[in-house]
Amino acid sequence: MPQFAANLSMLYPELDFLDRFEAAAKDGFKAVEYLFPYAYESHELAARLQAHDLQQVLFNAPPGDWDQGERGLACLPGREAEFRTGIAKALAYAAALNCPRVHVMAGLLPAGMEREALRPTYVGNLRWAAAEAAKQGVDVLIEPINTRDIPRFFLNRQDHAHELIAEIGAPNVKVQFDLYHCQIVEGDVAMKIRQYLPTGRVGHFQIAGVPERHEPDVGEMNYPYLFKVIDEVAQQCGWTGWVGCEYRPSRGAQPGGTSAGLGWMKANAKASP
Ligand SMILES: O=C(O)C(=O)[C@H](O)CO
Ligand SMILES: [Mg+2]
Repeated sequence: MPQFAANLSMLYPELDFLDRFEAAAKDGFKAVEYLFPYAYESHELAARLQAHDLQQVLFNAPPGDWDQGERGLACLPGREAEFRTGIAKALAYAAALNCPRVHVMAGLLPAGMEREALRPTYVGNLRWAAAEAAKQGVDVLIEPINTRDIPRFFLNRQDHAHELIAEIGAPNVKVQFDLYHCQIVEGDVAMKIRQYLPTGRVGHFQIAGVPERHEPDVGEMNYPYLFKVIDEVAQQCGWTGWVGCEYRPSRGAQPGGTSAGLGWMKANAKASP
């Protein structure tokens, strides 16, 4: 069975954010990820990780003005200075949290602009971020996201992400392969795992049921099968990354709802050799 990380932005919604670390550890998670650490001092977060014997495996670089609807700056001409300041801040947190990867969200297509016109800005920004991150051994992740959840998001498809990575040309830029988004946008998920995991360009997986983004055992996807595919290909190519549980518990913020919904993880652990 793959190793699962708890996404603390989505799981345990009934708890204060800092209390979610303990809850995840009690449920057997050894690692966590979340969107943004910036509302907290890095030492506070590091203390929670240490207290509960957890690894931080992923978080996002600052996305611009999230409350105003921004979803990353990487593709936006004219925002390069802010992009660089955000990457520097993310890398400082990565160092303090001993986190080996940072997700850099692409951003939304500005009104009237075509995707191709933004490509030079995106590639230039990612090259700069990759060079900075490489100085401290951090991978920069890029994630294709479906346009039902984020309309006009710049990056939607696995093939586009891998094409951009080839153009960026930095060994530490990898894909955050979210199977939920992949199923919504393009499907054929198992074959895409088989195609892309052996390239060495997949840095992290994320999972959720489709279409409601609940537990992996709710909805149209056959996750026990996909976990076996990940295990099989990972073993063949020596991949040792994490699978982030980035879903909204179907029991909502009901106390204990996240833990009660983890039957899928226990069932897959039992099924593994
Ligand atoms: O939404 C997702 O799937 C993510 O992983 C992002 O980090 C945030 O939008
Ligand atoms: Mg995701």
